[in-house]
Amino acid sequence: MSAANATLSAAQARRRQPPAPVPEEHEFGRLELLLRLRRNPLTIWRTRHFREPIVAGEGLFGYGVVISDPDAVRHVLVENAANYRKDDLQRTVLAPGLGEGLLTAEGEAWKRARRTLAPLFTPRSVAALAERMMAPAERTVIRMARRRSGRIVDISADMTRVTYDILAETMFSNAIAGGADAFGKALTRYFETQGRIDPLDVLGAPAWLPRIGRWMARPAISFFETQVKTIIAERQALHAGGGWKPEKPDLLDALLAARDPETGTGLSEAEVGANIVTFIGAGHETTANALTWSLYLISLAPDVRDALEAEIDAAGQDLAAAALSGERLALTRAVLEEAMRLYPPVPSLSRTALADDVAGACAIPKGALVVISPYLLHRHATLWQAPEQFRPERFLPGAREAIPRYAYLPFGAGPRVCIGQQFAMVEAVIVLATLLQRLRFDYAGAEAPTPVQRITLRPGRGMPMRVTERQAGPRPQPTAAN
Ligand code: HEM
Repeated sequence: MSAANATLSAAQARRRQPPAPVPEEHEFGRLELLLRLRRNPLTIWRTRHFREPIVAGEGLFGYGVVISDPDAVRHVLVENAANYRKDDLQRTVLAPGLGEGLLTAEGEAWKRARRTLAPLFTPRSVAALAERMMAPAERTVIRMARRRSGRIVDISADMTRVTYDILAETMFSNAIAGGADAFGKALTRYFETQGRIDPLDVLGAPAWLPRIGRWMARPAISFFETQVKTIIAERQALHAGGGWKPEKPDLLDALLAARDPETGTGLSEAEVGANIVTFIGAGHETTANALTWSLYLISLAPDVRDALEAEIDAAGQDLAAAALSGERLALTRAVLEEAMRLYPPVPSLSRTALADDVAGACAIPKGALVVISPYLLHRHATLWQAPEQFRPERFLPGAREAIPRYAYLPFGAGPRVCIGQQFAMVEAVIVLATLLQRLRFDYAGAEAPTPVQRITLRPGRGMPMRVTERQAGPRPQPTAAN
């Protein structure tokens, strides 16, 4: 692959410029802003947001500061993180489904949960789970390869399914009471209904006023709660009866055994349940979107695809080991990182200031809404060369080190950085390599896909792709579970 700043031919550059909403120059009125927030929050960013390090002013939520200056980002997320809490809007939208899981907890409860859960996601713990990720990835390839070659399918649905299957396998050894499919469908419904920002929340209306989205999500939420309780009760019964002797413990075993290193106490049953739903909620759409956009971007760049196929063919059969090696699948990893730069699965982080502060010479008054948008940061004119172009070379060893730490934030930063980061990267590399070992993906939509923000950043109308089998390369073998 060419170096990070190599020039592309005009035709290559055009092909490598994937779709994004074109930012407007003019300021929006309140109603227009509200409509844009509801339809697609990515469209609220104007040209100045992509050029200026900090944009502050009165907005729909009161006084707001949008920060895209890496030093000020570090100040808010790391150095003075104690002065910022996740904002109420984020909590109202997420909390009903995710309960007091790690993502939505605050204060002492969050600190205790984070200490207790951290050992589940260390590189060593993730390495122990990597092998379990292989079977669901291989099943996906076989399922896709069995369809008529050249058929057009919405691959975003396949990616959602494989990341869900991997969570079901690593979390519960796939022993889900009532069936993995029903659980997965309820989860998708939850995100579709819950993921839209309700105008009532934006206007600060009291919580007892019914929100249509939340009302529609109720069946999905109560379905989760019952299912999760059943799964935990069944596993506890198996532990108690000595009937559970897996070769390697899964995440549910680890959750049940987890102890706070400071106090020695474990998690309550409600906390175990809330964190199961949190891990699935936080970990499956996000990784699925990273994979979906990666496959789309690869289809725009035949030279990248050739190099990827060569790398994967040379990596050997044990893709889990290759993914963990960090070197053998360096380009595969770089493609995923570049896809998450252009389409960060979590496109916006928001916080409320607890006391007056100053970040990057900008005064942040108590109560201000602080928005740090990975989508803006990752496309900021002052931070990237050709920010709108797909150039995975930026993330290859040798070039990656030059990227300022706080200019690239797909997993956030500071104390609330994604706990599942290593898990997600190992999983995504394994799935992408397993798919490309055997299959080819060509975008088949009449128009370019539209990136839309619904908590996560996904293609608005799915991702239609023509899937064909590659001629060379080793083949995953069907197993009884396929
Ligand atoms: C590509 C995949 C993923 C992306 C892009 C991603 C992104 C993020 C981001 C940006 C945050 C910080 C949010 C904030 O500061 O407001 C976060 C937090 C979190 N993520 Fe992920 N995530 C991914 C996968 C996962 C996976 C696989 C899991 C679990 C299995 C997970 C579990 C969590 C949890 C529990 C938190 C809350 C951490 C805390 O507040 O202490 N994520 N994630």
